[in-house]
Amino acid sequence: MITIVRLLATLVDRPRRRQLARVVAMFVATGVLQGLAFACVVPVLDAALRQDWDAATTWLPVLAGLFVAHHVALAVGNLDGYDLACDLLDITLARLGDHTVRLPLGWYDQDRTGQLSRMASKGATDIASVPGHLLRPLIAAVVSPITVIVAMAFLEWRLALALLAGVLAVLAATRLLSAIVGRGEGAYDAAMAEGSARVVEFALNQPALRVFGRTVHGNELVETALKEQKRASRRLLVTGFGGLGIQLLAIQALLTVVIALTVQLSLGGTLAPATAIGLLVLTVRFVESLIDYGELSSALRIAEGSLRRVLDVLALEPLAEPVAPAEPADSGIELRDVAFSYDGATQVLDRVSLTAPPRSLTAVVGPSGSGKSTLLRLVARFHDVTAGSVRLGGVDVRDLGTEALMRRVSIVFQDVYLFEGSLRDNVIMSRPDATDEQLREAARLARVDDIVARLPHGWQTRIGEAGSTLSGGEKQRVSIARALLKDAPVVLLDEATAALDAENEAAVQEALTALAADRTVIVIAHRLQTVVAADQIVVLDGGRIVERGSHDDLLAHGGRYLDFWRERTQAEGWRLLATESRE
Ligand SMILES: Nc1ncnc2c1ncn2[C@@H]1O[C@H](COP(=O)(O)OP(=O)(O)OP(=O)(O)O)[C@@H](O)[C@H]1O
Repeated sequence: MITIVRLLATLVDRPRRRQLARVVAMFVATGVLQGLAFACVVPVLDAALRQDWDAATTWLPVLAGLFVAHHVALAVGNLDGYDLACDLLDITLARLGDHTVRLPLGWYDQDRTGQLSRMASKGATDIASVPGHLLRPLIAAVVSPITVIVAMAFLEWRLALALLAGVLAVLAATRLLSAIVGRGEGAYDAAMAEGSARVVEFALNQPALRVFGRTVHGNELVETALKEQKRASRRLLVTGFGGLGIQLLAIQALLTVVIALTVQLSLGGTLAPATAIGLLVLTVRFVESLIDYGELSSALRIAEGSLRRVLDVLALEPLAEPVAPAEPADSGIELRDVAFSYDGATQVLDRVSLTAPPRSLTAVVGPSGSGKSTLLRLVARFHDVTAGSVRLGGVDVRDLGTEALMRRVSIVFQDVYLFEGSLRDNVIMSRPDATDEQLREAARLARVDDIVARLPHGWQTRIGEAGSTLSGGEKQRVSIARALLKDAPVVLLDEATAALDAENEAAVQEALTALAADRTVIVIAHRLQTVVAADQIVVLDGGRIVERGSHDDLLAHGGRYLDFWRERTQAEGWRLLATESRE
């Protein structure tokens, strides 16, 4: 409990930290007052059973005072706690939002998106539940028994000692069980995350799974993940119930020992029967608090897990921003002895040096996994290089600042993301202040005007989740229109590998030619037209540049590029034949 309060304090600002301290103090006061009220029951009962009305009337106002003070402290603490809980919901979301926008873009992948959405929904609610629902009963469950023990020490020290030994044993058992059940909760959480990721993946990849007749295989993955989820939840239930059972058993044993001791003291004449009854009532209330503690500790562990996951994300190092961003001289790109590794062990790029002069077209080719996409991602600073530097207009991208870099770079990758919204919204997002004329011009150059003409409501047509109403080539054209409208001097482009129909192919080619004009373009090239038109071609293999030069030079050289060229011409020849035979 102390741990979660300490962790919460690191999540919030100074005024909220003070509010948290106030809430904890109020709940501690509530627990003490409750414990004292319980303890007062002993002399009241004792006096009542002995029919000593003078003594009873002395104690009754004390009991009433404690009762009122307890409820006032409870109301103040609860109000402050709820207020803090509402703020915590906002604070968790705001801090996650503020921090994740500063994390390297390379940090994001499908699993991260799933984790983030769980943190923002269930995680934030778990965290808010701590001051909202959990702290009060948990603090009461610890503080009021301690108060009872102290009070009882004045009344009957042997019983106080027995209760103290019992409470220490129950707390030790709870700690031990927390560790065991906590492991089960970790496994359950991982299984839940895996299950959700597989279901999302299965839904998103339906078209591919169906085309390749792999829906059964896809189902297997989902089913295995869901089965594991079920197994983990059953294991958690068994350990959870088992743990709670052991705790309850320990508490019952404590109750039995105290009852036996009280009866023995009473029979031995050390304890008046009236006091003995009072002490037993007190013990029962005491035990109830311990049961509450056992039941709530599981919810506390879950909240602590959620809080730790949020704090882990907040502890991730954001991209360092320069204090005084430098101004690039032009739109030339240079990689100087760049080395990069995703995991710190495997070198993905190794001493890559490359100069792309302003307004030139550089085509990057190479086998799958050779590091082409990584190279492009480093230029856009999705990650920082491990060694060497990436420069734009002579300035290291780390000295340029993310916003300034993003203003100068357009990215057209294969997996075009289209938002739920109108076609217009999807194009204009790259430059919200663009005029209608600029929008129409970008659309004309990217051949998006053809799409506008085809759609029932033109620009206002909603294009559905992830652009489901557009074809692959059309989505690429929308993405190119975005880049044209943004009008950034540098374009990073990953050409679509998927074969397009003849009409789309021509339209995409036209759009790309418009985009490349007057801009510095680095393109992962898959089309023959692109490599032929390139000012320089760079061949990557195993993270190193193995060949570079113009198309003619490289063909004459007869190395890797020649292999690439032969492969592509065969593939395109095959596509041409296939197109002809259909006609
Ligand atoms: N986010 C990542 N985390 C860890 N390793 C990665 C990540 N992305 C790529 N890699 C690894 O880095 C290497 C280079 O990958 P990259 O995607 O840059 O190659 P590529 O040439 O673009 O491949 P392809 O043509 O298949 O897209 C591969 O071994 C890949 O497995």
